[in-house]
Amino acid sequence: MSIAMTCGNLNKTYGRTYALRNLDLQLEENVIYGLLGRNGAGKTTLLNLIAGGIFPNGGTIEIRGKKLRKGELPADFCYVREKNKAFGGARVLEVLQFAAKFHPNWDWTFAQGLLQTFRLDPHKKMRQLSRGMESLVGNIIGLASRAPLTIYDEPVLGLDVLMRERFYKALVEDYANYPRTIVLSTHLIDEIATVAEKVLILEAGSLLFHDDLENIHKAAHLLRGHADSVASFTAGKRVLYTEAYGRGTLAAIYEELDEGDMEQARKLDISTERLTLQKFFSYLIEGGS
Ligand SMILES: Nc1ncnc2c1ncn2[C@@H]1O[C@H](COP(=O)(O)OP(=O)(O)OP(=O)(O)O)[C@@H](O)[C@H]1O
Repeated sequence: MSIAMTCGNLNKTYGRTYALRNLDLQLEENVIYGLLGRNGAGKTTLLNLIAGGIFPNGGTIEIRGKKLRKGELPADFCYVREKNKAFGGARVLEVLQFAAKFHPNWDWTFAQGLLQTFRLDPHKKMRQLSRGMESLVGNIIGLASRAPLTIYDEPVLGLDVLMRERFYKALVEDYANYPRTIVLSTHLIDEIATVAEKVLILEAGSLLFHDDLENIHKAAHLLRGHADSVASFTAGKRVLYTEAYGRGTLAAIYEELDEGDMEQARKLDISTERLTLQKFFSYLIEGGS
């Protein structure tokens, strides 16, 4: 396993607010990550720190084993920001031409194809674009740059469902041909479940959770049953969240259940269902574990 990026004990404060607190994180090469977290969890702060746009109060960032110095930008890296006001007067094509200069792997044929896929007029000025169209220009840059480390902050903000699907399809197809490390920060959690391979969840400036999406599919379960039965079944298992209803208990657990477990659940009259990524996220955050 090769490491694309490491954050060590990263801290960022704004006045008395801790935006990131003692954050340790490793991103592997050639993996698509979904970066999740509630409003204010620290996602944009983390991405801005990696991109060198702001400086940490403490801690280190290494890109492919090389420590970033203060003010140093990561080499061969693409950061697609949530908002980019700087290009208001420029035309879409000019913005792409500008971006192309910074990315050695830039593919113009791919970029032109994406303009058509996303129905963008390359001669329109950035300030004439809708919110969604603005996101799409950023997404073309993220895709066509083919940077070994590509980071998107809310790439589907303002996009209609059709354009979101087109973006995910283009990303997954291109990634299959040109693997790289991609981080997608988003609030559209179930959509990212069809794209990401690993999930990072930030909460209050710390990394609450980091695992393969496949493991989440296997291990995230919701149980419902009599309170005593659920208590007995979940003993020794990782319980994320519990809630009482009447004489019953609902429990969200993070545990692979084998045939023996399923048999025990049936005997105890406990229903089991797998959690969607979004439900898993909600229970994890609500439970605070
Ligand atoms: N420039 C700033 N000045 C002061 N506080 C800030 C600044 N930027 C972020 N913060 C604070 O840092 C914390 C983390 O914010 P951040 O924008 O990183 O969260 P986020 O996870 O990206 O949120 P969202 O999902 O709402 O975009 C919040 O408490 C926020 O209020």
